[in-house]
Amino acid sequence: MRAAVITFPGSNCDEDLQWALAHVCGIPADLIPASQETLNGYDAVFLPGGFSYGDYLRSGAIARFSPIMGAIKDFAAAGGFVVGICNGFQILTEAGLLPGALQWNTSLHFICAPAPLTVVNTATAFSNHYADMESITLPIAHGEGSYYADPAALTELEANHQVVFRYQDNPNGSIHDIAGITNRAGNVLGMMPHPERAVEALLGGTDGRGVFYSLLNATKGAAAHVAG
Ligand SMILES: NC(=O)CC[C@H](N)C(=O)O
Repeated sequence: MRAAVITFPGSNCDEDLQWALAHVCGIPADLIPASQETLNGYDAVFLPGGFSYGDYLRSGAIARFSPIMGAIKDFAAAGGFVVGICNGFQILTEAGLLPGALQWNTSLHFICAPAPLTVVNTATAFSNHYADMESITLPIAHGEGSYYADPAALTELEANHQVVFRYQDNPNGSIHDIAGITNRAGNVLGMMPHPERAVEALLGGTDGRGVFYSLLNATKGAAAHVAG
């Protein structure tokens, strides 16, 4: 498996994510600038956290027009695995690759804290390494993290089991305690908590590794790309 991590102007978790993937989980990962228009030879593409384009207008609202987004849409449409973390999740909703939107936290404050979560669907490419209903703790760090979907979209999300992570103690007002979802096809994940910040005991915990190990499981047989 080989991963691409997209660096948008204002990303600040791209190198942490590359470290978590490559040095902790053994998944080779390249940093790709958002100004690039092509994306070849990857099994998974990550949109990292940060403040792309300074969060102007709305988080992710400008980043969705980045040159790389066309290649990411093509990759996702072909079934490639795409993961958006925090600002990456915001970009994926703005780009229409995931349903719903991320609104300001109900407190209107930026929240930086450990968030206890429940893994409510382990039958995904991003969560198969966890146990059913496993309790994990990942850090959150966002101002616009309150997930919203209109009633019809929410009904569809729940009916199709697209919710992967729920907050145990809803910190931001997210509807149905939603912390992470997939698209209908199951190959695109968006999550507000940061798994890449929870991969080493020294930094407070290793619960985040499961997301990356799950993808390793899901891409077994894709080793040809790693060799390249
Ligand atoms: N850590 C992040 O990715 C921050 C996300 C986003 N810019 C917010 O504050 O909502």
